[in-house]
Amino acid sequence: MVIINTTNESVMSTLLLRCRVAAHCASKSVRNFYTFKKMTDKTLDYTTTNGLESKTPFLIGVAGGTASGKSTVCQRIVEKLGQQHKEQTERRVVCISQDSFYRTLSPSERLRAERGQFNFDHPDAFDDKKLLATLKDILLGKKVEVPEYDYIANSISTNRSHTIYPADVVLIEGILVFYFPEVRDLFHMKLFVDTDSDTRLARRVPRDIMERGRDLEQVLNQYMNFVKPAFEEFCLPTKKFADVIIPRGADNFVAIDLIVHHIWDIMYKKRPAPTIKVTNGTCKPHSEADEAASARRLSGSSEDTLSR
Ligand SMILES: Nc1ncnc2c1ncn2[C@@H]1O[C@H](COP(=O)(O)OP(=O)(O)O)[C@@H](O)[C@H]1O
Ligand SMILES: O=c1ccn([C@@H]2O[C@H](COP(=O)(O)O)[C@@H](O)[C@H]2O)c(=O)[nH]1
Repeated sequence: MVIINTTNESVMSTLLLRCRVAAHCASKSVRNFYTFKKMTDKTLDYTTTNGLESKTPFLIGVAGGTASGKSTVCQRIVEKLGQQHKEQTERRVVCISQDSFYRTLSPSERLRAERGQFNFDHPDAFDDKKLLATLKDILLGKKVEVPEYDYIANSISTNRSHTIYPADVVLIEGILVFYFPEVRDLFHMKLFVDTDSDTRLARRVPRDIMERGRDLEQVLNQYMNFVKPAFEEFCLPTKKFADVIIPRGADNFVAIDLIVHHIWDIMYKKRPAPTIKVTNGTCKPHSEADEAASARRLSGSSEDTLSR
């Protein structure tokens, strides 16, 4: 099942069209409809010659609970667009984690974090101003430096960072990427990875023990005291802002294919990419369609959902 929210009409109409075409192809036994055309060096020249108005990247927010598969979904999208083996400087699709925007903790908060008593799932744990400024720079086509997050030290790494070069598509994933209104309004497309909480906990426990240096008791305490209540209070209510909800995360091949096709259309169709004008430090959608979508978003008409 793919759940499509009616918030963003351009996303919705493309996806609905694809659903119809896919159904038609299936009924006619047409094969390989979803065989995705990988980017080639020839098509890589395209943006320089297709008359795009600007190099404003297409910004995609990917939200969802902890261990829902946000990073894995982003990874699949990058792979399907044939970008995973490209040099950083050559990549046309790049991913950033919201974890790189955790704020610096005070000494007492640091002590609490070491004991598993700091709430990393609360919006206050993030430096949303820095996240906003970075995304605005990305939309202006600037090169930005994004630090790596060190989950063992519970802080941003001081010596490891990634240079994000101007790209066509930028994915930013994190538990609260739709929480901050100014950040949320910058996204051209919003995805919510909707994986059930038992599955998420079953994934988080081994991941935190094996990759994030925690013990079982600490992981379960943190989950019960902070992660689960904060998910319900801050993350889950942002699902209504999503244009596309992806049940089962990376296992949902159909949803990922539809999204990849949509991104592919954005990147290669001969029409201007959605552009963002930055005036007085505020980013505004450029096209009339985007403005209309934005107005609908602000008027809160995002509750209707279609499903199949
Ligand atoms: N569809 C899936 N099936 C099995 N394991 C998965 C799946 N998606 C993610 N995982 C595993 O679950 C853990 C969390 O996934 P990840 O993509 O990092 O989630 P998030 O970014 O939402 O925290 C990782 O260990 C990942 O390998
Ligand atoms: O120092 C930290 C920082 C974050 N966390 C936990 O990480 C998840 C968010 O990352 P996901 O990849 O989306 O799971 C969040 O639930 C925090 O609890 C942490 O444990 N320690």
